[in-house]
Amino acid sequence: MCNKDCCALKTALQIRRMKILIEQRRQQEEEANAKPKNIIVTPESLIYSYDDIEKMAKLIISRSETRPKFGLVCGSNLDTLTDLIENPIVIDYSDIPKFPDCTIHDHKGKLFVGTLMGATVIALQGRFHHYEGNSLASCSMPVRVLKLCGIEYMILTCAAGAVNKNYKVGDIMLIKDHINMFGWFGNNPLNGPNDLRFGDRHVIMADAYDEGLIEKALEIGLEIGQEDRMHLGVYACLGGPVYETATEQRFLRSIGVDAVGMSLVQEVIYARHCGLKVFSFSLISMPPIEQPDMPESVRDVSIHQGQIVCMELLSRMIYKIQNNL
Ligand SMILES: O=P(O)(O)O[C@H]1O[C@H](CO)[C@@H](O)[C@H]1O
Ligand code: HPA
Repeated sequence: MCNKDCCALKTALQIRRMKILIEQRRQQEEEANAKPKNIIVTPESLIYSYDDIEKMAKLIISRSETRPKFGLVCGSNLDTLTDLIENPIVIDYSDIPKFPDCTIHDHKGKLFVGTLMGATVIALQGRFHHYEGNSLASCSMPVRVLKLCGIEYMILTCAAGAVNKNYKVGDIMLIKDHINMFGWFGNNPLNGPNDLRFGDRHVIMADAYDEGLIEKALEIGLEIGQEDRMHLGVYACLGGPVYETATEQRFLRSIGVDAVGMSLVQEVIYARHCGLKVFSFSLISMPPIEQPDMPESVRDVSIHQGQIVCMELLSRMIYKIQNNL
């Protein structure tokens, strides 16, 4: 156990680290927010009707010659995953009727349709967060669009802060389960009337993250010699945009959380509601409070190394699934 002074020092280091990152992002946000944004804020599940979703899906698949099998959401620091897609057709979110705009750094608001390891993939370079002003149903709406495009597998990625003290920046956490803080307080993208064309009223979440897919990912970790960098862990979704306090981090650890973020679980809920197989991973972008502070340049290098491993993981996953390996 650390003494009071030691805890205060860790908190100060954590705050300094956050301040540097926030300052770096400010300029990019200012540029991104210079133009007005289309944010839709209305009560949960009635915002997008089945017809709305169907129209969006038809527009997207009209651009693809083959039926897509995989959907991908690129998290913060992971927009480069779309570099893997061959000959992509790129659609701006603003060209899809009723799609909100992205307002944060790294979320470019572009949808890619193309081929990855021989499979047709639709990738979203940019997700919607609740703290941007989107309802949870708007945040997860793209998952339903991809379902109606015909995908079978939903691959969800995100950046996360480590809570487990054995994790380092640049590590990858394969998500085996989550804690949905929004849900604890009655906020769920499925609140409101249930449309049975998407799925049943109640959804089992105990098996949300497909075990077979996790096993494949662990195999890949061994194949590429990155097993030490890959962990199997529990993700907690907090509301953001604030980062968690040191006490919140300790609390999260005490209830079994390994990494924390501000997204993803609402997308997993929609994906499971409509019967998609889910595979998710986080790129660890913030160290746990127990670890010493690191210069930004070192952090950036570690994140970059993690990005490369994520790209390798994604392409090998798709190859294995596509070829029943
Ligand atoms: O979850 P993604 O979209 O990867 O983004 C994560 O990174 C941002 C904070 O740096 C938050 O939006 C958090 O949720
Ligand atoms: N905390 C919460 N969400 C995050 C973090 C973090 O440290 N990093 C990326 N998303």
